[in-house]
Amino acid sequence: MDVTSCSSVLPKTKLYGPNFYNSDAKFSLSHSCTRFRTSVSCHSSKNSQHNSTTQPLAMLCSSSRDNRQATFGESHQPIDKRNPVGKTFSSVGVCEYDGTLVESHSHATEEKIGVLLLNLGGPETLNDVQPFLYNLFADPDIIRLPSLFQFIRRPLAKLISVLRAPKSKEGYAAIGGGSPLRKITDEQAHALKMALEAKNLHANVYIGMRYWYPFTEEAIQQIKKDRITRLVVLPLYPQFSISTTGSSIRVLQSEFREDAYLSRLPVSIIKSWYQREGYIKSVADLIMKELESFTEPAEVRIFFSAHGVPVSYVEEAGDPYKDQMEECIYLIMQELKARGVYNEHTLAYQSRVGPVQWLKPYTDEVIVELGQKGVKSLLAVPISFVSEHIETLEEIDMEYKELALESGIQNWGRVPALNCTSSFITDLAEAVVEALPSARALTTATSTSQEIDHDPVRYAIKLFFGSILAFLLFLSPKMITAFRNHLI
Ligand SMILES: C=CC1=C(C)c2cc3[nH]c(cc4nc(cc5[nH]c(cc1n2)c(C)c5CCC(=O)O)C(CCC(=O)O)=C4C)c(C)c3C=C
Ligand SMILES: [Fe+2]
Repeated sequence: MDVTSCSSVLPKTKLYGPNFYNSDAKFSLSHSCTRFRTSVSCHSSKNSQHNSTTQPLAMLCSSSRDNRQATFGESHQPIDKRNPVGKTFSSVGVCEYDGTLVESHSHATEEKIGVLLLNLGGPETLNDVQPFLYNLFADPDIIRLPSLFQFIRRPLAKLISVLRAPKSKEGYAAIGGGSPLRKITDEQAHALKMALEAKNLHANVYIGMRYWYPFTEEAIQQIKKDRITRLVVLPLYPQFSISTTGSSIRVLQSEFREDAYLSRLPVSIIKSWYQREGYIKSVADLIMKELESFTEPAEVRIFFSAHGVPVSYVEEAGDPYKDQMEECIYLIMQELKARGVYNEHTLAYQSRVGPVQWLKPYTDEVIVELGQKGVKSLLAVPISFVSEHIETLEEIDMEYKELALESGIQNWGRVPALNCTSSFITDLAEAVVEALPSARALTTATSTSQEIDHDPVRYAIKLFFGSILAFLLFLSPKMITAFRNHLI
């Protein structure tokens, strides 16, 4: 079995440097395809710009298992009781893939393909909201604390989740008492499995959620139990962000590096896929359809609203999210122009949380400005996520719509999320087929700045100064006001 030498090992102090995100770890498809004896053709896109960015699992880890308040069972208890079927969409045990064989050392092994869909997860009931928020805020990729402050991560997550829960619960109550994310992701997984079968690729499709059931760790245990021999990891986020795909990959890495079987499993990660032709065309189709519902379609401002991230992610940590978002919007607008649609457009960022600066312009502020400028028709396009969720159903459909109407905008529309749109699912299936040949096994892990300090003196010094700083932070009037203003 191949072991990929990984060039993506990160510097200890800067976990997310631009080198990691910009490193082009694509493998030559033609080379990789020769490793298969298979009738599945390896598609390379006509236009390389439209390929997904794939990469074998890179090596940076910090254990995220402990960061969790809600238990998801012992590591060898793969199926969540609430989901007896689990998150595997499998109709066949062994993946035939049209007689595919892959050479493993000196003997040939039957290939068993797995596709792991990564997603955020959402609370299914109002009682789930606070523990879900705890999991989210305990994630080192969501709240990035200096190493000195790591020990306050869990109490801080507890505090923020308790303070935030009432506001979040109101939102979830307004959309029916829970997130639709699990149901939609289940449907997408099923549709993807069918689309792969239509391409004669029989694969088990797994769902791994980052902050709620079915957790990524459970999916990984199921993959291991099923003895998958080749895995494609497909995050359901078109654009890469440290806070989404990056965070889920971190979980994968920490699970994989500790396990002999998993660390040898050939894996291909599709890090981002916002530039795929099939995706761009599917979004353009939905926009065109929605424009037709306005009386004067050409006068409508197309308003892309992306989920924000703190500015520091982009400017300090090298998150490519903003660049990818802008390129994505550019490609969609080019596609619309090619179809004779020349509407004005705007990109803004929504859903900011907490006292720090987030990517600008902010959606709510831009809506007010556009109203003041005399824009009368607005079509909102949620762009960072491919399923309906709280931020489309509550924030956009309720809060922003109300704000727009108050601001003088008379005609409001919203493009639905892609969900199971067939052209989109077919494109995801193509992305999986393209990624398969570049699967590579994990190499050994390196330590990171997040790892436990084994030197007791250094640890004691850090603890001492960290406690003083944490104490000052909690008592600072600025911090208290910030919590009150932004979380509750
Ligand atoms: C690409 C999409 C997303 C990015 C980037 C992202 C970053 C990010 N989010 C928070 C805080 C919260 N996110 C919440 C819900 C939520 N976030 C996304 C997507 C992205 N987040 C989705 C799809 C959802 C909804 C899930 C659902 O239940 O439907 C929440 C909880 C809801 C709320 O209280 O508003 C929080 C909190 C941060 C801090 C962050 C980047 C650092
Ligand atoms: Fe979010």
